[in-house]
Amino acid sequence: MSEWTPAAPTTAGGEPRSDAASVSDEAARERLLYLRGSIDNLDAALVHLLAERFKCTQQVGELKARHSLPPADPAREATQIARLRRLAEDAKLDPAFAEKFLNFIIEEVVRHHKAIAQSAGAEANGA
Ligand SMILES: O=C(O)C(=O)C[C@]1(C(=O)O)C=C[C@@H](O)C=C1
Repeated sequence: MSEWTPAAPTTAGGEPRSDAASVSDEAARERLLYLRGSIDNLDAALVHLLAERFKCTQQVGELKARHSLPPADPAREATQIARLRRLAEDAKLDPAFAEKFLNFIIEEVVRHHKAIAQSAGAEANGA
């Protein structure tokens, strides 16, 4: 099998690229690397923020299970969604995306709450 080699850089007209074009390609590559470094930092921050949020919701789930409170609270969710949509608009983030993102997280939290309630119930029944 023949090995693939990249074509020599040419302009749109097929002329060999000038040095200026190579320099700007190099600058673009550096910029891309720089931006990806920031994206990696932001993704790490998101993971840490989510981990802290789930630590809190774990405690909420345990509290709810101990006091026989329902796992989901639709009124609280509506307040959170309205608030997050306002924050997203101010931050120039698509509010529909912010709502979808929060719903995605809350869905997972409610799933955890139900599991906690179920295992607390099983324990109370001597399991
Ligand atoms: O505040 C609560 O009651 C929670 O259980 C936390 C939380 C959330 O993740 O923000 C999750 C489920 C509820 O429906 C509402 C909010």
